Amino acid sequence: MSPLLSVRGLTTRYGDRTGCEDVSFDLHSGEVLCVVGESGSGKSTLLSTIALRMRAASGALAYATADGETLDLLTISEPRRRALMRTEWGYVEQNPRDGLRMAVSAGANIGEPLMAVGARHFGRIRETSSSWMRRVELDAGRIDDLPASFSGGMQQRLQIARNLVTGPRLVLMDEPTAGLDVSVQARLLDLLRTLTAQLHLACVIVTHDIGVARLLAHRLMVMQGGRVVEAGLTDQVLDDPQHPYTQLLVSSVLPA
Ligand SMILES: Nc1ncnc2c1ncn2[C@@H]1O[C@H](COP(=O)(O)OP(=O)(O)OP(=O)(O)O)[C@@H](O)[C@H]1O
Repeated sequence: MSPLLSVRGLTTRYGDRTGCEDVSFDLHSGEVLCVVGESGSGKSTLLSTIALRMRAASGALAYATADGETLDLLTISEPRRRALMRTEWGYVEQNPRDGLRMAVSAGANIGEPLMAVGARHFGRIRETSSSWMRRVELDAGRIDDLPASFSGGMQQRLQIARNLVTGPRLVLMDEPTAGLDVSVQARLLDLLRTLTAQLHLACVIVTHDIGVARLLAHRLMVMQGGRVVEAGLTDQVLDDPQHPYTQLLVSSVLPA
């Protein structure tokens, strides 16, 4: 089976500083990959480069579309990039305020992406918004409330619904549970695990939290200093880490 996303030798710089260096991996449909590492290891730079928010200095990035076309992402036009983001890709920001439109209601936040791909029937859009609110365990009775009246965990659920309502095939997430209380985090992780499995989503999730990776990821990629130092199946990497840096990461959070 050919990969959905293929990353080869991806390198991104900030002037003469390295953001990420020579990163390669394949991501298949339905696969959840967590990128872990300490602050400054290059996780966010990698995610931003894949999302085409930052320009790669070198490397290759290919995506297999739902129509069976292979896109060279580093050379696609801006309209094509925007169309891809609207239809086949999602991006969940660490801070839900960056991924939501705070000036419109919860229902509109979920309905807008549907309208952007051509939905016009107001009643059906509202119905879909309600059903997505329930699906992410929000009270659909609050469909007309503004996001600011929701808690941080609820806003993150809303952002997830806004991203998933159009049925993307690939979702990129930047620390989706960071900054939330531990109990809220646990429920959100549970929800993400259920949704990624039910929707057969391919995800790249950036996290500094090995616990998040253990719960969500099929595969792990460990970064240090902009480079991938270890990669493999989650259980394999966490139960038998080979690289000293991974050993340090694992031993600092898991009892020996
Ligand atoms: N805007 C920037 N200008 C210059 N250097 C940057 C910039 N953003 C990141 N870097 C550098 O790039 C490297 C990778 O940073 P990056 O933010 O991708 O790491 P990270 O693992 O995502 O960290 P964090 O979890 O803190 O976001 C670091 O050395 C960082 O100092």
